[in-house]
Amino acid sequence: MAKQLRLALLQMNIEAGFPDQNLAKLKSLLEEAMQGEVKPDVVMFPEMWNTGYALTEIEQLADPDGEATIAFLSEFSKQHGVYIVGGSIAEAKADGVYNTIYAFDREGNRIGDYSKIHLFRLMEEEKYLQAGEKQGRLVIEGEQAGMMICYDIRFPELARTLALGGAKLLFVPAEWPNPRLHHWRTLLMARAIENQMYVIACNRMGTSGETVFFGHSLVIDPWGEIVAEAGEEEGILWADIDLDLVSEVRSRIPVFEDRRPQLYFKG
Ligand SMILES: O=C(O)CCC(=O)C(=O)O
Repeated sequence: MAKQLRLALLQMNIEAGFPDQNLAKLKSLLEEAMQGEVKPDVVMFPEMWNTGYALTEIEQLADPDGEATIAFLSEFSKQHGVYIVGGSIAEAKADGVYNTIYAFDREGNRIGDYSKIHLFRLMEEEKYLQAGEKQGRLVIEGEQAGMMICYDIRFPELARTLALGGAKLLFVPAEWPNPRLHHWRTLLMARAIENQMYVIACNRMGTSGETVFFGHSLVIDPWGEIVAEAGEEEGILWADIDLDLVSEVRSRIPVFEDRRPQLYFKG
């Protein structure tokens, strides 16, 4: 039986340092996503949607243990019978602040979480955030999926490891700014083509200080075709995907059977 999923990516502006305002924006987009005749199977949000990159105040602004976010998202997913890949948020733990995604199934159960493992030095993330120490995996409608965050897409080893572990979908929340639209699109495309998997990437839009975020959330299929791409405006990017295409593409060009791992660098 074909496995189709309807995705809704909430490409939103984020006010750095104003979690209540950002939550209100997220709620209104979530409600909008649920209003149509055909409901999404999965919704996702951008990176650090609660606080933005208010890094100098991040300890005070981050959600303690993610409790308030988890309670809200779990309730929403149960109420609407929808999977949520919950962006990422700034999450305050005893040893510091993490950039963390929580994922939920249609019954509101937490089915995965992932804290960004590659911290982005260009924005001094390593000074304010703790790096996660494990890969992000979840199962959606019986199919394996992986999670990475923003800068992580520059590390093809991580996406390949997730694909080797069975992932057919890769979720990527981001706050990826100008002037690197070319890198964003090319890296996402490459991760999809080389791993023959769906790449589902939700970027923010709007500005934060001098930094401009271009949106361009993307859904790319395992053959590298763009299923849907947003512009720079705020709104919901819709996409319908068919998971059977993953095995079809993997048998068309059997990359995973042709690998020679014994010859590769073991870093
Ligand atoms: O790698 C890049 O160019 C952008 C990464 C980034 O903005 C982030 O990880 O927050």
